[in-house]
Amino acid sequence: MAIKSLIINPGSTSTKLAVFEDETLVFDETLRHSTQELAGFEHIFDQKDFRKKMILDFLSEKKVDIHSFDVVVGRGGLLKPIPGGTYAVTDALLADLKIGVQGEHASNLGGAIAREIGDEIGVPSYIVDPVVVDELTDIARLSGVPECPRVSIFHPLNQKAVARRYAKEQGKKYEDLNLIVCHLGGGVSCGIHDHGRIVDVYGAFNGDGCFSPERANGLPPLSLIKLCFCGKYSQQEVTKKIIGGGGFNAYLGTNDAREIFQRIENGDDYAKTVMDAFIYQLCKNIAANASVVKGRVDQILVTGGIAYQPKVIEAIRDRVGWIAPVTAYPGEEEMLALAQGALRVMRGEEKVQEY
Ligand SMILES: Nc1ncnc2c1ncn2[C@@H]1O[C@H](COP(=O)(O)OP(=O)(O)O)[C@@H](O)[C@H]1O
Ligand SMILES: CCCC(=O)OP(=O)(O)O
Repeated sequence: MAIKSLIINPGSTSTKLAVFEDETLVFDETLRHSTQELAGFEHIFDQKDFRKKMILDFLSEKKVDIHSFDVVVGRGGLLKPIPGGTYAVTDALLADLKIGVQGEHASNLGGAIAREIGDEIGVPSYIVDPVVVDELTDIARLSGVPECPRVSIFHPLNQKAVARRYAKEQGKKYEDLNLIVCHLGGGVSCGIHDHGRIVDVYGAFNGDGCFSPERANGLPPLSLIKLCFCGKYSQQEVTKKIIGGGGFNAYLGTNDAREIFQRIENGDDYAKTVMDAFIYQLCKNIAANASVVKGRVDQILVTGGIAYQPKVIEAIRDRVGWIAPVTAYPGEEEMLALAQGALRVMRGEEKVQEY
């Protein structure tokens, strides 16, 4: 009998869900959330019931009996830094997702919703390769302030899945290649994969990468300090300016890159400047990551929702194609990667990791 899994992947701008029987996709769906729709929630965890209801309503519309699932798998969130792998959603892990030990992000909801549904129907719940997978080298961690080391918070699940897919397509092993992988989603990350390890990353939460649809990055620290102490904003308000309300949202009032491309088509010069700046900053991250492997980059891979836009890929190729060829993998491979992580554990091929 095939193992039937429900996969739940909350991102900053969407909730993706999928149903697999073993490795075979039965169906998937992306439920998108506008900036306005999420604006009423003070904390990310407040969105749990709203997103869970959308998932259950969708399954009910599709006439899927939730009791038919053998396992529920969620995208893992801002836990403590941990090695990659499949983790059971234990009480301790759930507690850290709720607190958000490294901050608030939609992925904190993945494990929580998976656990709730899993408990309701009496099946196990897991997370796989959460956003806090940390393979940084020692020298990559130093920021200049010992209390504030650089961190590894990004899209390891999709970055590794896409990198493995590229390697397979080339008839090579992931562990034999040097790859730069850019994930262009609600958050944006740019990792350098040195023979199968992501040894440095401009992360989606690190503060040092390029801005994204809903986040600021690379802020001059002194102006940030001024903003924090000017007396106008609470800690939560400043955080929201950077995470959630930053990037495209701050400049253009939308997190939807498709809408921005439409505005550019319609002759909006400001929208074009913002998009050009986004690509310019991303390419600077790519070039810096090339230095980590002394220029020996086999390929640059671009993935995530914004990679659907051919003009973005062309612009990246134009700026950094001299480093290595560029291949686009629009969307993400996360849903299958989540299903496979659970299957490996349920088939006894891999041990479940302890958090
Ligand atoms: N076909 C497309 N062309 C251009 N941008 C797209 C397309 N589809 C989605 N996007 C953009 O990709 C971003 C979301 O990417 P996605 O990887 O789905 O993010 P997340 O998982 O973080 O919610 C949004 O800005 C969205 O507008
Ligand atoms: C928390 C890092 C991962 C991330 O930014 O994911 P989204 O792009 O889905 O927001």
